[in-house]
Amino acid sequence: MDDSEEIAPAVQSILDAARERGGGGDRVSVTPRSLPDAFDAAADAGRTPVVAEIKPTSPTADGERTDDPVDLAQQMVEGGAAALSVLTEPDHFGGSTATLERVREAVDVPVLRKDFILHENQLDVVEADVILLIVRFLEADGTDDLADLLTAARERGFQVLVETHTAAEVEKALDAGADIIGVNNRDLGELAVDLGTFEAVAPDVPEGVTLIAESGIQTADDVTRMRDAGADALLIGSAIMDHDAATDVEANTRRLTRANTDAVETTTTDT
Ligand SMILES: O=C(O)c1ccccc1NCC(=O)[C@H](O)[C@H](O)COP(=O)(O)O
Repeated sequence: MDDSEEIAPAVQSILDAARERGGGGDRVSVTPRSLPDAFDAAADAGRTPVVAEIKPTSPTADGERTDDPVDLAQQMVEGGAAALSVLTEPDHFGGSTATLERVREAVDVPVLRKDFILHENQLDVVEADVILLIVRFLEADGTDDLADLLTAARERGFQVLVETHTAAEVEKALDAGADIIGVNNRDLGELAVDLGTFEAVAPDVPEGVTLIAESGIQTADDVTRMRDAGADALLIGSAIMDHDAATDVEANTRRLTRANTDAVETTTTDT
């Protein structure tokens, strides 16, 4: 992304805040829970692999959930989530690194740190199993190089989800050595969501790369659509958090992890 590119004001504000945010102190060293293994285990158990996202609010959400994030995390795991994503961005998403620490301690599935990391020192803030690098943001002036950041993250033990939105970004992710790629259906330039994005871009991701469809997945039909287009797993926030209605997060998660599977009905959880 060059700085003259059209970008939604909310996203510009997220980027400005990320540029300002400092890094940690001691270098983090993590022994991660494997994300691909967690997806395989969910599929073997007859569930759609879902990364359920704890996102108290966001620039596109109408409300804010104030429930204890650890409570939400446990409900998501009970509902069959293969992994969790925790927003740690404080100013626009109501997240924190303290929340991530508490959540990771409380569950045994892999936990993604969802944040806008632009510099190596921002890796040394909190342990997580997976961190996110967004190709579009790492092309801006004053950010570290994607390949260098990927290496720096792996040296600390993190798995890395490299987020893309276009075929050109997938190529950059692959050139940098990504082995877990997300295709975000949300255009961070305009904040519009289109599930056709994943369908258009997924064929450019080779076999052997773990492929995640991100954003805009609301219904069982959406789950089927993304799986049919080649998603190994789905990253789902809003439809599970349901900011307006504050509905049952466990039921919301179960509805989506049971979609597009031949799972037999169970009376107890089998997560
Ligand atoms: O969610 C937002 O409103 C948002 C706004 C600006 C930049 C990023 C944003 N979201 C980040 C995400 O990647 C999503 O939280 C994630 O993919 C889940 O999406 P959804 O299921 O649509 O909540």
